[in-house]
Amino acid sequence: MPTHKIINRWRNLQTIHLLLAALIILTTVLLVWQHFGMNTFLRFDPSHFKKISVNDDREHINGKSISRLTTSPDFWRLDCQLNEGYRAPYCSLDLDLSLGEQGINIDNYDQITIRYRYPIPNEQALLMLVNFNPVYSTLDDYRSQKFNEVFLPSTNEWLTSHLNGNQFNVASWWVAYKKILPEWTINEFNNVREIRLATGMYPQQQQYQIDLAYIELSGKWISTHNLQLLLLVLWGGSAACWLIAELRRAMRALHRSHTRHADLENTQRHLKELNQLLAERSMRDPLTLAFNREGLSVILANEQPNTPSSIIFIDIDYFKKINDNYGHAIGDQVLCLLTQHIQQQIRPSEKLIRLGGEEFVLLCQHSALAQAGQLAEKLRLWLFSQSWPTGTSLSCSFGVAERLENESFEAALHRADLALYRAKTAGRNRVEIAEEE
Ligand SMILES: Nc1nc2c(ncn2[C@@H]2O[C@H](COP(=O)(O)OP(=O)(O)OP(=O)(O)O)[C@@H](O)[C@H]2O)c(=O)[nH]1
Repeated sequence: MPTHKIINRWRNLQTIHLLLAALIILTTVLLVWQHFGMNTFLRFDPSHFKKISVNDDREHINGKSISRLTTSPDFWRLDCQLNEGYRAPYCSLDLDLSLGEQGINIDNYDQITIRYRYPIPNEQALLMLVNFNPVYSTLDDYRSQKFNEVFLPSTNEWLTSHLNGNQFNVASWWVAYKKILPEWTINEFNNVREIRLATGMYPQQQQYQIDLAYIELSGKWISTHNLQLLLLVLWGGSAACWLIAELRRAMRALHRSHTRHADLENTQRHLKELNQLLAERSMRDPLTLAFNREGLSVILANEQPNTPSSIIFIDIDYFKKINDNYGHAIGDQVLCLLTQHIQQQIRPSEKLIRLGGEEFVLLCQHSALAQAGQLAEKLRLWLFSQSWPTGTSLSCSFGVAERLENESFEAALHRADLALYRAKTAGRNRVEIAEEE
């Protein structure tokens, strides 16, 4: 594996390790901190809380109980003369937590601590958390709020009691009064507008006293449930980010591999084309671009067997004189022009080959002797009628031979050469047909 890939892989591993280490440290710190710290308190006592009042049943029909509040630096005292009259006589100490409809969300706290004294033997005080919910509560009806209550035992001495939400029940009189659906008869503490400490359920007609030192709500900035959620999101989010990064890396690698593959294919195609071009060039005469002897071998190798074919041997008359009189360069031009003129007159299946010097052979596949002879005559007239760089007309002599059955190309060429020789000796600028030997 190349060094840069090893380094990249090591870097990736390092990133994952760092991420994992950071997550583990963060998780541990948060869990330990949440367990031993992150505490939050809300305390109601005489030195910090002033919105306290006492209440009794005189606001109800026949209510005759009389309550009185005394505030000392260390506690509030409710003195209550409970009198018969209202069907459920009571006195209460009320802590007003409200701001309009808004109260306190006690769900954010884990524990309610109350320090109180209730020196009435065989009696129970009633601690109520009065919750407002616009679904069933209205501001003009105090009893439309939900009363979550718990009974506290009587005590001659100060007693500190720790409570949690599960210990509260919704007051049965409230359920009966509201005639509410069962789903609303469970505890609710998300909007507590008042904490009420009241005389108990079946009070006697006598003097009551309730002392309250404080009520304290305690909990964590982040609850265990919320912390679990937070950690879940943190781990899940990190895993998702890592997966996306890995996916993107894989996509990039795939893209690079595709690009490399396409580049390789391009290079391969280019090389193939170059190869074809070189092969083509090697079959051509560089001056005239007619086929050369190499090209002739390839053409013969690819020839279809048992099909008629003829050879026309073409030789420029008195070419030496052109070179001598007009120079070698003009001679070259004449050779190129001659090739172009012949190419214009032949079919794709007929191949022009320069054997050397001013000697050309036209290989006429699929042509019998008569057709080849006609073609030679046509070419003779055509070339003779063209204009040339010498400013004079140019004549050629032609020897035509048809390849006999099982006759080699060389043998047929030889017969065509003999026919050409006859054309030359007979005065040039003519076509001679080869004789069978
Ligand atoms: N310019 C040029 N001349 C060439 C080339 N190859 C051969 N020759 C010349 O072609 C001439 C051929 O002359 P000869 O074989 O005597 O034939 P000729 O003059 O055409 O006379 P006949 O064939 O008898 O009509 C020679 O002078 C060669 O130098 C070439 O590539 N370019």
